[in-house]
Amino acid sequence: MNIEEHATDDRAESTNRTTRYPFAAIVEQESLKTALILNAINPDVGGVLVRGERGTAKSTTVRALAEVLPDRTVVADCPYGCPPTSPDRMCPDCTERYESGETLPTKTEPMRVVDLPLNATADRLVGTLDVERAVTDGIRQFDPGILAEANRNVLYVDEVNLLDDHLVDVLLDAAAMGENVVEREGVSVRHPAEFMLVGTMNPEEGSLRPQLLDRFGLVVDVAGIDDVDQRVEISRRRAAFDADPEIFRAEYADQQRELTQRIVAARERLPDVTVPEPVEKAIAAINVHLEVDGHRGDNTLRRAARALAAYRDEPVVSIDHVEDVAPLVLTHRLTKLPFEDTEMDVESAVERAKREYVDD
Ligand SMILES: Nc1ncnc2c1ncn2[C@@H]1O[C@H](COP(=O)(O)OP(=O)(O)OP(=O)(O)O)[C@@H](O)[C@H]1O
Repeated sequence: MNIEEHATDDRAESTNRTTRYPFAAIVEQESLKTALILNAINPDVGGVLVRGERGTAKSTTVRALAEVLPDRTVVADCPYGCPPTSPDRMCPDCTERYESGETLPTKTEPMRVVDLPLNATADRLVGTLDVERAVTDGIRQFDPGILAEANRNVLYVDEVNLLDDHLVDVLLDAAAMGENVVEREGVSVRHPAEFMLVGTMNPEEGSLRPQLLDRFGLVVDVAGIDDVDQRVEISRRRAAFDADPEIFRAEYADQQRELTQRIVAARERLPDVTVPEPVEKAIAAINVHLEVDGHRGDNTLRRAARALAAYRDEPVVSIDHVEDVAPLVLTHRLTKLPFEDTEMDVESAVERAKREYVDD
């Protein structure tokens, strides 16, 4: 890529959502799109790590996601965007107001992809607490950070493998608890921090700490596209977008709307999607065959398979759903090295579990 082209890409990435490249215009990369959509349907899937070489639309796709996510309703004057009718997911302030019977003011707003820059300080991430003010005036003055902005949004870390260890620890704590707790000299503030964690990385630039890798519900390995026609299509679309973003976006507006409607419908269907016992057993057996540590693999496989069934408008999870999401859920959880003899790949483990528990 020459310097001029790169500058165009960068400029396009940094512009606001009205001139953003549309999600529906991404060519191929179905696993990446599906992984993001499954998380949008069921946040419990646990986020996505996108690994791959440069220039494979990783960041373009992640940034484009926000626009196809359904709008969210928030408490209008709350810095954390609390959900107005779910007291168990509110900040202490909103909970108090809700429980006192106050009618909370609401507004509807689009979801956002909130960036965690590599050079962010820990204070920028968690927010700053003015301890002096707390001690002298008894007032808890808290300046919310990135985790506050990320609540009920997407938290995006580009080059996540290069993130400072200290920030990784903070991020893991918040992701595990679904809240951010800031404590300074006996004064503490807490607020909800439930976000869809999305990271992108180029494996050539360093690996990811295993604790962080394991936290990502899904991992997608993205490769460049070799098909000549598809490559032509990619550059044609990019040229058309750069020439006139508004016309290009208008061409994809219907597809974008349709996608949002599918996500909304899938979210509504999700609670009713069932998992028959043979499929439950197959999920467990796949994890056993692959010698996956712990039970996070089972849980995530079940959640992702249910989200996929909901997305395809199917009320019952089948082994096909499990098969389709298994590589996203399990590839990064394999403990054995690929050259070890005992290693069974994900595909063979699914086949074996299918024979054992699902086929007649
Ligand atoms: N499958 C695709 N569909 C549409 N556009 C694509 C596709 N693959 C690459 N592109 C285009 O290639 C350019 C590079 O994409 P992007 O910056 O998202 O890559 P990246 O994987 O995030 O790379 P980097 O790690 O260098 O940031 C963008 O202009 C993007 O529009």
